[in-house]
Amino acid sequence: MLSSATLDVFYDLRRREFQRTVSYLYGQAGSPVNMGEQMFLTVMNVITSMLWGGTVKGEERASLGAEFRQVVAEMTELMGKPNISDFFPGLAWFDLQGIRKRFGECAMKFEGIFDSMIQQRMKIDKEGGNGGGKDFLQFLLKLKDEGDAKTPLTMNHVRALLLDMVVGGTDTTSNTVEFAMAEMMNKPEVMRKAQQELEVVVGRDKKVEESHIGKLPYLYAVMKEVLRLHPALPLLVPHCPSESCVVGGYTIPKGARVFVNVWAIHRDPSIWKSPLEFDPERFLRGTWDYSGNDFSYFPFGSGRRICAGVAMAERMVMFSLATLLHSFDWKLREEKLDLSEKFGIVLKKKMPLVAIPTPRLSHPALYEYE
Ligand code: HEM
Repeated sequence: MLSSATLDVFYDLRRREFQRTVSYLYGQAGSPVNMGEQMFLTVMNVITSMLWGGTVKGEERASLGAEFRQVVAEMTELMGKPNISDFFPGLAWFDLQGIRKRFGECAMKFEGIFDSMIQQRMKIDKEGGNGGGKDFLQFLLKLKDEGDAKTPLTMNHVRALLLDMVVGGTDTTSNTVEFAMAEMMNKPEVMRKAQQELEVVVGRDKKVEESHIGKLPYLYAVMKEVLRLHPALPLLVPHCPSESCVVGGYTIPKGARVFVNVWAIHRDPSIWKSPLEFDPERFLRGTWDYSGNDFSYFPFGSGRRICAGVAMAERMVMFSLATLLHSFDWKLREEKLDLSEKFGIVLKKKMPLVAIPTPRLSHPALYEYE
């Protein structure tokens, strides 16, 4: 469902959302912009329009986006909150911090939004139209109706898949872009090199297209280095063996919750030279990739549960960075840049990156949103 071929079908959608952001930033030229917030909005709009863009439109979509942003933020905050019940399982029933209760409330809100989307899509399909465009929801409902006796897809599966994509794809992608921009602002020579590469490949009289991405090896190395230093899910997602097993000489009992500290592995001095330094060129010299086969570098996890959205994440992070760097020069609002991290299930910047854009393309028309 998130294969390259499917992503190609939805390219126009991503292009439009990014152009909308560029146009907004052009209007903010010379003024401070909260980069994380802008990226979150862009990624959220891309993902929700892929999910049900053909189902809801206009004002309804905008208000739904705002509602979603708030519920996703609450859910990721709750996922990362230390929970006394994890340390004293006997107390779990009391839900002393009210985390389970708040989680339940978020789940209800999501369910309400998804159910109304599903109803609308079913109504459109019944009336014989396609609602003005294809979307994932239409695709999922078709899969559900066609049925597969071995692995049937239920309505609950449809809801869970929608939730996975919204929660799994938004914060991870936008935080990665925010860290990348912050690291490059801290090392202006890296930003200059990335911009020079874009000038050669794209040129100042053109907009960046996704087709340019494969021709930007330096920017690709920047993305890989950011995912090394600031992996969006520093402990991956909790795993749980269905049978007791032995890994590296340690017995992992059935049902145990296992966290893999990829953040620490990515900073291990026995693997990485100057591990705390932001040095994209190490990825031009070395051969690490994030396919999950190399246990010294796996920001998307590994094995059967590897991130389902790797191809989409790659396109969105690369397209965001290329667009931001090619369309604008960036300077900091404050003299000092704070690169510290805030740990949770999702890794965030402790202090938001606030930066000032200056347009750098050759013509104002390149900033227009059609
Ligand atoms: C820079 C961006 C992203 C990073 C760093 C990232 C990283 C990860 C990681 C580490 C996992 C857990 C893998 C494991 O435990 O072995 C995961 C799971 C997942 N990701 Fe991503 N992700 C990103 C973007 C996305 C996007 C854009 C989507 C889809 C729209 C997505 C969908 C998912 C889903 C559905 C899962 C659960 C897979 C499963 O449990 O089978 N992710 N991601």
